[in-house]
Amino acid sequence: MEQAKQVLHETFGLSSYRLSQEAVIRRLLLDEENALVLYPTGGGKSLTYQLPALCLEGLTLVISPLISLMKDQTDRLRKLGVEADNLDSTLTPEQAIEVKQRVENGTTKLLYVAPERLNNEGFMELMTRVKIALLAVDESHCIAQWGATFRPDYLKIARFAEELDVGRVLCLTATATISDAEDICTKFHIAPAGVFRTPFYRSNLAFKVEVANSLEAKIAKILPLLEARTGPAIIYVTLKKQTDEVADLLSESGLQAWTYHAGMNRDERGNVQDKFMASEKGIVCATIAFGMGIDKGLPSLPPEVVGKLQPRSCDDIPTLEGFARGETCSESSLQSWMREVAAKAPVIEGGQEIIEFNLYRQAKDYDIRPTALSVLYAQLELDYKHIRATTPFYSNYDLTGTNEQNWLRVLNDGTPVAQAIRNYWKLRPIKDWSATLDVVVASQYSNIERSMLAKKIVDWELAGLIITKPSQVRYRYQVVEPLPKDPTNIGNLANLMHQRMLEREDKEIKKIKKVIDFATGRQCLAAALALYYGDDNAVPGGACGICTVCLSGSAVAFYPTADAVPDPFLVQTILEVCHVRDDPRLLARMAFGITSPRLTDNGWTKNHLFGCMPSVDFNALVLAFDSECKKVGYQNAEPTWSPPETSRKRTYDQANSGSSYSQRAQYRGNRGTNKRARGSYYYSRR
Ligand SMILES: Nc1ncnc2c1ncn2[C@@H]1O[C@H](COP(=O)(O)OP(=O)(O)OP(=O)(O)O)[C@@H](O)[C@H]1O
Repeated sequence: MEQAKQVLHETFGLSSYRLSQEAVIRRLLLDEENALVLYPTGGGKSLTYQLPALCLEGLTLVISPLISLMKDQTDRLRKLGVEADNLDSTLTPEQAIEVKQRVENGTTKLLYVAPERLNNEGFMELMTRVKIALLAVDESHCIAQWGATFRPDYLKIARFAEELDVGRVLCLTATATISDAEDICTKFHIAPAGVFRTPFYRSNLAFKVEVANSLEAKIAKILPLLEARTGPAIIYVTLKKQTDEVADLLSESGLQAWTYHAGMNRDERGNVQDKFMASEKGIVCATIAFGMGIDKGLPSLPPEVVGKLQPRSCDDIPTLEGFARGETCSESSLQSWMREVAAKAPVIEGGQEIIEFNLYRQAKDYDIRPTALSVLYAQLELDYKHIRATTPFYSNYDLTGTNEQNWLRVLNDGTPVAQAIRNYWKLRPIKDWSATLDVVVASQYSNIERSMLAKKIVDWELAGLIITKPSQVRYRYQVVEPLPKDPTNIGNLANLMHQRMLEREDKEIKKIKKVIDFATGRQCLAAALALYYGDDNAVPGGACGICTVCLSGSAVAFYPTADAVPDPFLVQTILEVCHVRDDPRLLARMAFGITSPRLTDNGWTKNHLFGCMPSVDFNALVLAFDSECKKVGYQNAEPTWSPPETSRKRTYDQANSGSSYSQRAQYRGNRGTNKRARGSYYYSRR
């Protein structure tokens, strides 16, 4: 701890620890135990792994979800003279090689990677060659919270920590609820003594809740607050497009506001962030993308937090419900997908059985969102242990010579691999010194392994002869335990996975209800919120004295109820426009306004009927469309959509229609449990 103190002063230039930073550092360095740090944004989480990294022998590996955040952190550390690197897709091949060398020879003390990197064989091999003293998992609530932006690879971090026997793990987050925190602690074996949180309650924050019937009404209620503001303000909205809508409405009232969301490019976002940081009374309209990594310091936090509730007939609640339901596909879709996966014949590569898939093709073929598909693959990997993800690869390469002479050198490369590439590439007619190559096709016809072809391309690039642009990523999995082959077991597994999808959806829907309950409850809002985040009895006397409930002495009157019966006319109109009868859930999505690959592909999301019944209970919509589809035996009136080659046998019977929620089938596939005994796919320290 003496050394730690010295590093605190000399490297970080700080005079003392903040919050429980010292206790966290002690737990990692002296107790050698895992820990979870729950500090608010700007609370000083980074120091709790950056400082130990410099005291420990070996590498500190930091898993972080955003490339821009990683880059900020490494830049900041380098300015302090700390050897830090990030390994991500923005690096050139030469830069990546250099980073790997620095990691292997022990120069790098902190390495930042995205969770997807853990699927990369080369990286995993590198990790077996170094000692990982500390694994830091930033934004670790991603392990527990499943949503539209969920990254299934976060689920693989705990397995990684076990297999590589890392010294200690530190999970960090600003937004974990009690149940999220419990989830993280279970996965990483963190004892209660290893959980460090700051008191959630801040007596200077006033929570206000009001009901408004439209966006305009919300703005009207916010305006006086903005006009009277004494510091900067952030207005959070749910959707990207709403940032502009709000900013426009504000400017009509003479207030200038910047917008911020994840759809803007990095420079634009950086620019807004800089302006906001420098401003005294700036206003930002943002999605929750704003705030990650913002370091404006606690004193300048807005002292008032105002929540606006819109009744169900308006946007807010259906939008959130759409987020929760969007990741669930119909069971027939999942069954078809499962049949393709189970039927896939593996190819042998390097002694391993490999199956590969194009997720974007599958998303369209089966009408399952790509994010939902990657969760399904992660479950086949982590829970059912049938497959294990291995390095994804690009099947397409655009090659362009850096100049004529260099292109000639490519053309004159006499090695068999180079000849094979030239035999199967397509020269691009309108562009000089340029060709495009499908490495999968080239490998098939030339009988040369795909990796050899890819390596040759990288060699040319490293020699400066060409620039390459890869595309069409293919996801690859090693077969660990063969997938079921007979239709009953395939069906049971798919059914089980679909049940889990529905359970998760249900959990997300309940969360929305919790938010409404919070905002409309009888309890002091500050106390209720602190309780939700596990900080019991945080507010003295259970009343903050400045929230809506404390001031008015009563709960906010707000009773959002969904319509129980859909409008029969609208149901019929949708059926006329949308000839789908094999998937009632798809029609319900159309009515409610939840996109899916099949709806988007057919242009139905652009139809005015899309989202025409957002105030109707979603399950009532599914039932209404189910009874209509049943009348025609779930047969499509006309071929609006043809199932892919691999799933032509798809049956559109009722059992597969998504209405069989209660048939909880037990999957009885042969699932091995002894992971250590099963071959080379588990990485172990050499
Ligand atoms: N002990 C300390 N004394 C003074 N300043 C500190 C201390 N620890 C951290 N800080 C400063 O607090 C600021 C915020 O720290 P940091 O970026 O680590 O927050 P964070 O909790 O990681 O936030 P985020 O949730 O945004 O990632 C930084 O400027 C950092 O230098």
